[in-house]
Amino acid sequence: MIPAMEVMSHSSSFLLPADEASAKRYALIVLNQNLPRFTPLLWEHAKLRLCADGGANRIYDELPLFFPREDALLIRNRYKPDVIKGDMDSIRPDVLHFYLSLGTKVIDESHDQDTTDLDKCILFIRDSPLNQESSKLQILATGALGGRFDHEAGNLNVLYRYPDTKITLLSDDCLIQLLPKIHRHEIHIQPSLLGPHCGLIPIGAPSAKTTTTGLQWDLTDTEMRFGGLVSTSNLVKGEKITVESDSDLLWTIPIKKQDPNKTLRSG
Ligand SMILES: Nc1ncnc2c1ncn2[C@@H]1O[C@H](COP(=O)(O)OP(=O)(O)OP(=O)(O)O)[C@@H](O)[C@H]1O
Ligand SMILES: Cc1ncc(C[n+]2csc(CCO)c2C)c(N)n1
Repeated sequence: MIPAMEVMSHSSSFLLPADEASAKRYALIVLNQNLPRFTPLLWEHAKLRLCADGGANRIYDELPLFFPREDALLIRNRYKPDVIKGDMDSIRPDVLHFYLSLGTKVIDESHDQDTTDLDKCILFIRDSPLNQESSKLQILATGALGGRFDHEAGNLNVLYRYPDTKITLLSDDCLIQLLPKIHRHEIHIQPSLLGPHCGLIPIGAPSAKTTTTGLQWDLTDTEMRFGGLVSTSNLVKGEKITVESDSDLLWTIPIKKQDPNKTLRSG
């Protein structure tokens, strides 16, 4: 008998205030781009907080700006990364010394010029004792999109390098996740936070057959490939979407800007 394909469930409860989110087991990686407006919320509930090389400059420079009435030094002391890892060509010396003095673990891998700082941080999380087989950490990476296209492509590539790890790439505007072909996928949408537009994109390889439910333009055993059809500017119809495909696909959906006090506040 052919075993039934396991369902993989996706939710964005990490964008909800603490009291509304159920399971929040994730590690946060801050990349070297502008911090999204919901960074303090993600930081406060992360089990592990990493900065990829120059990402540490962003925490140092930009986190105090979220709290204009508070003393910048107090904020920097409160938002201390657990780990700074990378090839260390972008972190400023003053920032490095500041976090070393607070006790942050700094891992200099300048000898490795073949993998990105994001790769290096993902390997740290995978090997961490906090990441247990019975209860794996999801990974959220801020600042992964918008900006230099070579970096964006490198960031997308890590989704394909570690398909067994749930990784969400985030910017201020949207999120991207990989939907591995070995699973059927159930994506749960909080309409107040996400949508309504969305995309299903066969970046790594063409798909001969993809089937979805819950979208305005559902696919039924439909072929998708670059040079042919890729599903962009689709629309989510309800709160649950299902996807099944013979290829790994990227799922992307915008993060809504309105109602910031109600939805994307720390809590
Ligand atoms: N403009 C960008 N767009 C998307 N991701 C970025 C961008 N800049 C940096 N990143 C991400 O942040 C990580 C750390 O950035 P950092 O600037 O320290 O990298 P870097 O290795 O010094 O880059 P490079 O030497 O190519 O300028 C990168 O590995 C990448 O994942
Ligand atoms: C074919 C090839 N292209 C580019 C690089 C350069 N590179 C890739 S990742 C990285 C580290 C960035 O922190 C650097 C410098 C390489 N090694 N091999």
